[in-house]
Amino acid sequence: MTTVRDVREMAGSTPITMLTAYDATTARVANDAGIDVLLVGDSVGNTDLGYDSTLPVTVDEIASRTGAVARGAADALVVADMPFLSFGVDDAESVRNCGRMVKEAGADAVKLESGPHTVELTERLVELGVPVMAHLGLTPQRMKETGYGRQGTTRDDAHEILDLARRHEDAGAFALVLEHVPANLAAQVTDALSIPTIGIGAGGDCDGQVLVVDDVLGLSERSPPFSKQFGDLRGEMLDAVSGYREAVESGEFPAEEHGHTADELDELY
Ligand SMILES: Nc1nc(=O)c2c([nH]1)NC[C@@H]1CN(c3ccc(C(=O)N[C@@H](CCC(=O)O)C(=O)O)cc3)CN21
Ligand SMILES: CC(C)C(=O)C(=O)O
Ligand SMILES: [Mg+2]
Repeated sequence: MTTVRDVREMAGSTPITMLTAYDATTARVANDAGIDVLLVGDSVGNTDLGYDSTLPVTVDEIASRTGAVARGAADALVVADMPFLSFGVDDAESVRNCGRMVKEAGADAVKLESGPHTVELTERLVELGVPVMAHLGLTPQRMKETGYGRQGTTRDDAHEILDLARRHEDAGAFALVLEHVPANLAAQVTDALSIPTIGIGAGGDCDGQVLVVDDVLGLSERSPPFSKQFGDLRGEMLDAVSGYREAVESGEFPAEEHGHTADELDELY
């Protein structure tokens, strides 16, 4: 069983591997492949749920997916990604929504897309026993404002990210995701912090890496420029499903061994 303390202690020594998962089947595979951290990402909105952004994803959807992933993940740390407007609107509601992931759904921690408004909430959650992973750089829940472009590319923006990273470490976050920022900024943030940084499109000097599982498996229709496809599951699924369809249409499936008969049922009329 991986704990938030284990992950924190991997900073600067062992590369941390994180991957999204949205169901028990995928969680079992990723767990057996030795992935350290499974993120129940709100990217499920883009992947399994078929939306064109993460904005419509609900607390109930993340809670349900977190339950499935937690049941499949025997060893990996499970982190629930808090959806758009499930935190930050109202303090009590934020704590209840985040607490529910740990108390009811089986998460080990929550992730919040961070900003100046999440410093106090991070501190409060950690104080209450809900571990928090921070997330800076590209935060897709702000896509209406920022789009999906690179972040932290000016000195001012980079300073703001570095400052917010420090403030979230001080607030008690156990790790920080850095998304779509220049590699030299991510390297300096990683140096400045004692908690691990986990990069996505943030270069090779972070303490760990995260990708969306559909992009890794080759299931995504479109994937970000910083992702890498390590398999062709869409091709394999297409072959398997086409094979099934052709076998039914040709009468090849089902064969005798796929059915059964009962003698006394002969000549019913
Ligand atoms: N399948 C998937 N993979 C992801 O990595 C991912 C999601 N979904 N959904 C949530 C966010 C959205 N992400 C994205 C999506 C698109 C770009 C992208 O295409 N960026 C281009 C265009 C920028 C623009 O539109 O201005 C770039 O060159 O930066 C980057 C990150 C990362 N996350
Ligand atoms: C890409 C990761 C960091 C994420 O937030 C998600 O998958 O929702
Ligand atoms: Mg997310």
